[in-house]
Amino acid sequence: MPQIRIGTRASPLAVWQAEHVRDALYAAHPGIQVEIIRMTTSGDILLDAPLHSLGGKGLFVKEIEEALLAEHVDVAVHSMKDVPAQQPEGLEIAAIMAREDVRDAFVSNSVVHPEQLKPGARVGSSSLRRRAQLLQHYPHLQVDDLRGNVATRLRKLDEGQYEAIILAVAGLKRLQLGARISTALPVEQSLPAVGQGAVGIEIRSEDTQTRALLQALIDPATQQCVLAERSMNRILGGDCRLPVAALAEWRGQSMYLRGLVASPDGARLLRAEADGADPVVLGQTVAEQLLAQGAAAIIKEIQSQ
Ligand SMILES: NCc1[nH]cc(CCC(=O)O)c1CC(=O)O
Repeated sequence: MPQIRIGTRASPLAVWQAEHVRDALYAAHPGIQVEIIRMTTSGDILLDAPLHSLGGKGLFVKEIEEALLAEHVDVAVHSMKDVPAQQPEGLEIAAIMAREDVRDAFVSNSVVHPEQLKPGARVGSSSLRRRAQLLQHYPHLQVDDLRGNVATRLRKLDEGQYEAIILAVAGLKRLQLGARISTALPVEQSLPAVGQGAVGIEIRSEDTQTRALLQALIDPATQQCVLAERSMNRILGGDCRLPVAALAEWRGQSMYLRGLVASPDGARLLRAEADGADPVVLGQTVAEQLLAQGAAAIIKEIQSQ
């Protein structure tokens, strides 16, 4: 009987994702043995520093990838949003599963919608992408850093440190916290992160046996969309500290990809869109449109900070 060891971060959302993969493996391959190995990463330990000053989200992923390369585990389960554009030598994303709701959630205990917040109200988010888009629509708000796992962020809101916070709808729903969502922000207002809402499974490239077992877990529609978003991101520099957003969706036989690059203060917001059936070409097309509008200068400015 095949046996698979799943490596995951120890946060409740990461463990939910690992169990989701385990359950899908059980369903697809009756009799398979699956073990979940939880790891605490330095990204989880250094929860007080702003994420974008710590080398970004790659931090959460890197140590699990090391365990994968060392063959301590056979697969690593990630939120695709946290996976850098390029995998290390010898590793690859072998499967992307069906996507949850892609939107960002506005969560508040005092108001239902961001437009109801008073000037200067504090909104918590460490994401430059969320900050820039929120400030573009609601320039009267103040966006402050907010770190920690989903439960920690909600606790900081409940303690009154913020009037509202922004989180992913997907994470809240997966943790049965959907009732905390005040408003799911339309993607026209808050275009999601590349890969948001999708769970991805990484393997060693040479591990053909595990790759074959994971075939059954692939959701082809989601996988193509996330590939298109990641193709755009790779050309733009692929650094998760950047305020870059993208969303690909199927419209009939082709995908429709929207992309965005923002300056962190929300003053400049570049947008592009295209449709096509080849995810790599589609990502390139939208990235080139953003570059033609001056995206490189914004990206360079942020990287030099
Ligand atoms: N950066 C943390 C992270 N990584 C993935 C999710 C949510 C679930 C997802 O998008 O798949 C979250 C939390 C959040 O942004 O609220």
